[in-house]
Amino acid sequence: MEKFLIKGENRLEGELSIHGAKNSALPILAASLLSGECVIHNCPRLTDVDAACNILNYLGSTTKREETSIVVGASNSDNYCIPDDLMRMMRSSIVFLGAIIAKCGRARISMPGGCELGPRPIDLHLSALEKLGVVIEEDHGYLNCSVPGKLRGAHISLPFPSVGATENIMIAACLASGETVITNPAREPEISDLAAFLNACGAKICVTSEGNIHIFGVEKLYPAEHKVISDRIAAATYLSCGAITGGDILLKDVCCEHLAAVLPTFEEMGCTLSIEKDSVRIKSKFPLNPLKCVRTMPYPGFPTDAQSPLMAAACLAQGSSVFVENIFESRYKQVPELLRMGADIKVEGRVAVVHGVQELHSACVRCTDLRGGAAIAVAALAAQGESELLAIEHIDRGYENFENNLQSIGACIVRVNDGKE
Ligand SMILES: CC(=O)N[C@H]1[C@@H](OP(=O)(O)OP(=O)(O)OC[C@H]2O[C@@H](n3ccc(=O)[nH]c3=O)[C@H](O)[C@@H]2O)O[C@H](CO)[C@@H](O)[C@@H]1O
Ligand SMILES: C=C(OP(=O)(O)O)C(=O)O
Repeated sequence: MEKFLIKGENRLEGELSIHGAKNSALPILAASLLSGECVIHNCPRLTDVDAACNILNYLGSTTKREETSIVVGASNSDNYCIPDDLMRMMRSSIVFLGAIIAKCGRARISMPGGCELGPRPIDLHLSALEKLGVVIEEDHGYLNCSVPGKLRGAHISLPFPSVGATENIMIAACLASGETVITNPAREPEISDLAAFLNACGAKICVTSEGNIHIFGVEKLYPAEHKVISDRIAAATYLSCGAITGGDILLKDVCCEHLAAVLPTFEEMGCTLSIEKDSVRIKSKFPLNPLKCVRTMPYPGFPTDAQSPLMAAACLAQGSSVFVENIFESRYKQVPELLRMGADIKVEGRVAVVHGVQELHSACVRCTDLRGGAAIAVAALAAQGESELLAIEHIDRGYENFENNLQSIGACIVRVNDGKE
């Protein structure tokens, strides 16, 4: 198994370029099933992206990486089943459901994988697809889905602005007859990016001033090229690395507009930010100030995915910081690992109180999930001594060149294989 060895207490200094957004690239790759040949630029090299390509290949499409782009050939894709092992590889496998149904009129899939953050049901996805005319039957852990006739537009009001459900509806409704309206949709930048890609393929999707999404069904989608937006969560993670190490880091290829809820938290900690449209420089200052209260919310609120890395930085603040996790029931899995490194954190339900400590120390720690793993790495960068990070495959799901990036700005981090299975 691979692991990271991180020697802490190095001040990080230098420039990094932020890769394309995982959570944009994945639904866009799923949606590419509906057009002939697509070129998706700025597609990050991540194991989740590999998993999306494996699903496309299984379905009969071709995928080819060319530098930072992926070329998808979906014209001959006619398989409508995704086997359980591929479904379990990541959460976004569920977004292939809308695409396969729109393309083949039927689909057979099982439950998706992804980070274990508490219950992650797909009821909103399924009830929305049923409204579009999909008939869904359970079959020993699989879902058999079919459309008698054609998908038809519908009014879908989401009780919660689920990111994945919004994506599934948008993709399926593109080729439905008539108009689909989604009220209370997710408004994350990745949703707008998916709409931009689908519109480039000939779909007709628009967002009203009230924030509802209207999708006017079209007969066919066409080949297109699209550049994936920058990964706002990777940016938030590297900002946390800068903050906790007293660093000075310039992040390039960032969309600061997408970080509007995140950047003020670093300023609250006392860091100085120089914010341009597509870059941000963080100059950290010790000791860090504590954070009054960070509440995770759907976009444009503070993103749940950035909660864990920011919490790691707050471990060394001078005072107590409060976090309230409102999106997932169980998104504090990094906490027991941070405690092993000397952090002082109390969790009660959705609330975590981080009492800042003078120093963190090295430990053997296990990545619990993607962002939890990143949080542990953030803490290790500032801890005294050499930490051993296990289960780093979680980090590889969402961060391209993680250790090389960190090495390039002065971190002492190496990936080693311990020879164990
Ligand atoms: C691949 C991807 O893009 N993942 C992101 C996506 O996940 P994902 O699409 O799974 O997140 P959702 O917005 O759907 O989930 C948010 C909340 O809604 C609940 N829910 C969701 C669907 C449903 O049918 N029923 C239901 O109850 C979930 O359990 C969770 O509590 O958005 C999350 C919230 O911003 C991010 O943390 C994930 O990084
Ligand atoms: C939770 C995440 O991913 P997934 O939804 O794929 O598990 C994430 O990107 O932080």
